[in-house]
Amino acid sequence: MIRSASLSYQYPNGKQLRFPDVNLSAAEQCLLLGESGSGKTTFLHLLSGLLKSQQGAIHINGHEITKLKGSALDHFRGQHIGFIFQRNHLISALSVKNNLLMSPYLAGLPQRSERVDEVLRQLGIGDKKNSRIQELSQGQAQRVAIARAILNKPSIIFADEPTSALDDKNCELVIELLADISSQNKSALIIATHDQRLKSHIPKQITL
Ligand SMILES: Nc1ncnc2c1ncn2[C@@H]1O[C@H](COP(=O)(O)OP(=O)(O)OP(=O)(O)O)[C@@H](O)[C@H]1O
Repeated sequence: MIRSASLSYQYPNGKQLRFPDVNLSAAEQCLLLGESGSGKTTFLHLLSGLLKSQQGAIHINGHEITKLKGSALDHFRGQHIGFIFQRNHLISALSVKNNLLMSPYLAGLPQRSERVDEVLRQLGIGDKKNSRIQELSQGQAQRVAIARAILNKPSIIFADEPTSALDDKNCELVIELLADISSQNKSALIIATHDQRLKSHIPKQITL
């Protein structure tokens, strides 16, 4: 499913960040832990192809993604990878539905309205389909960001601090949703976090 080896990265004027090797099979879930500044976001961005690796290899479903470029990489990411960002990057003036339809459009994939309905229902926000993002609560907006990430049933989901801004009730809901979706869709799941509340939910942990 996902396998990385000997990854490292250096920002201009930064120190060399070295990352442990990752090896996850379908539906396997793990937390990525580490102090602020240890490189959790950088690691997720490398593993998902958002950041070009300078050293090492990443295989996802047998494809060496460090060798993919441009539109081929965008297309691969659209099909195989779901990413939930630390800030949700939703377009506040657009409806929930149009936010969701944007990601397959940008990846050059078909836009399927029925799939949007299905995912929103699965996440318990079917009634918010035509609401604008600015009309949602923080917990609802986070569920839209999750919906966007899982729309194409990706083989791997990355989530960067998905619960840090949520209260205990929404935190519980979001982590259970992510774990359920990962089991149901057989998606591997990697969550970068320093949220101690998640530790009891996902036993496999990698610390930077
Ligand atoms: N665009 C950038 N340019 C230069 N340095 C950067 C950039 N992004 C991150 N860094 C540096 O790289 C290191 C790792 O940052 P990263 O955001 O990956 O850590 P993190 O563990 O996710 O932190 P946090 O928990 O605070 O979000 C930090 O020292 C940070 O200052």
